[in-house]
Parts: sequence; C-alpha cells; structure tokens
Amino acid sequence: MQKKIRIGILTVSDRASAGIYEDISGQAIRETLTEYLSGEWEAVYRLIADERPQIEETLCELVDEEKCCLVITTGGTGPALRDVTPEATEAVCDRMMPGFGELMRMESLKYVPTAILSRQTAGLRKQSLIINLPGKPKAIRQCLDAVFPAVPYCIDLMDGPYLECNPEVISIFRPAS
Ligand SMILES: Nc1ncnc2c1ncn2[C@@H]1O[C@H](COP(=O)(O)OP(=O)(O)OP(=O)(O)O)[C@@H](O)[C@H]1O
Ligand SMILES: Nc1nc2c(c(=O)[nH]1)N[C@H]1C(S)=C(S)[C@@H](COP(=O)(O)O)O[C@H]1N2
Repeated sequence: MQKKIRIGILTVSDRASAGIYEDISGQAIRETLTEYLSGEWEAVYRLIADERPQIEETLCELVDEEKCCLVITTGGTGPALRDVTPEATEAVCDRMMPGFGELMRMESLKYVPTAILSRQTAGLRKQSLIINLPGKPKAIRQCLDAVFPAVPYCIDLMDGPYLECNPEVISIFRPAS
C-alpha cells in the first residue's frame, strides 16, 4: 500500500512568527509543491522564531511524530547572529547531504551576488530528507527548481513514499534500476 505523503513546511523567522509580516515564504513552499506534485499529499506547517532548541524540537517532531518524508525549512540560514537553522538541522540529522546546499548556492548566484551568504544545507534524519531554503520569498522557487529533480529518488532510496510529479512543471530524475 502506498504510504501517505506528508511534507513538513517549517518557517523560521523572528518577524513572521511575531506577526510583523505575513509568512510569504512558507506559503511559497506550499504553492510550489502543489504545482510539482501530481499525487495526494498533506502539508504539516509550523512557524517559529530563530531559536535553536525550538528549531531542533520542531524538526524532530515533524520527522518522528508527524512522519514527514520531506521537511523544507525557510529562513535563518545567513550570517546574522540569530541565524541558526543550519546548525539545528545538522544537530538532528544522522547524515548530511552537502550537494543540496552547493547546488542551491550555485543556482542562487544567477539571481543575487549575496547567494554565498546562505549557509543552507540538507540532511537525513531517519527516513526523512530535510532541506534548508533562505528566508526571502523569491529564493524559494529559485532553490527548489534546482534541487527538486533529485528529491523523489532520494526518498525512494530511503524506502519512503513514491512522489509523483507533474512533468510539465518539473522534470524529476529516477535512474533506471
Ligand atoms: N517568511 C517570510 N515571509 C515573508 N518575507 C520574508 C520571510 N522571511 C524573510 N522575509 C523577507 O526577507 C527579508 C530578509 O530576510 P532575513 O534574512 O532577515 O530573514 P530571516 O532571518 O529569515 O527572518 P527574521 O529576520 O524575521 O528572523 C526580510 O526583511 C523580509 O522582507
Ligand atoms: N535564491 C536566493 N538565494 C539567496 C537570496 C535570494 O534572494 N535568493 N538571498 C541571500 C541573502 S541576502 C542571505 S543573507 C542569505 C541568507 O538568508 P536567510 O537568513 O533569510 O536564510 O540567503 C542568500 N540566498
């Protein structure tokens, strides 16, 4: 039986969590995934401040209790003193996936010279893939378009649910077995 597809969306932002601005980036992740994915899936959404213990606790909750096969975070990846999302991600992951950060920074450089200021990373906790995106709303699509082609196969390799995508929106790649 096909496993239920649950995807965590975690916005880490002092100001969005305080209600100073609307969480446009979290919404952009949900909209982008809705375009990419052709099958049924469910979003599990959280909005929290840039506090490392809370980020770690929420990532663990999304993976361990909510059973998300994929968790996408936005915000807190830069050099500002309160930016600690990559550290929190690394702390809860069993294995890191450095290629994601490398590719997203390379792709982001086509849009902004400050792309290298993002310390965004990705890693695996149990059977789940966690990916960091920068906080800026525009960065969401720019980064996801670059790395998402490899995401379904990554989840396949961990015996996760089979992600079906819309080929006219995103060309995903699954090597022939
Ligand atoms: N979740 C979000 N929704 C909408 N706009 C955002 C969000 N996160 C960041 N931004 C925008 O991007 C700009 C730069 O973000 P910055 O790097 O300061 O964000 P952050 O560190 O992720 O969030 P914060 O400073 O609120 O904790 C912000 O001034 C804001 O305009
Ligand atoms: N694609 C993309 N990547 C981007 C940006 C952007 O606008 N688009 N902004 C950069 C900037 S200015 C910063 S400071 C870092 C970290 O952002 P964060 O702290 O909001 O995560 O992401 C960088 N990466």
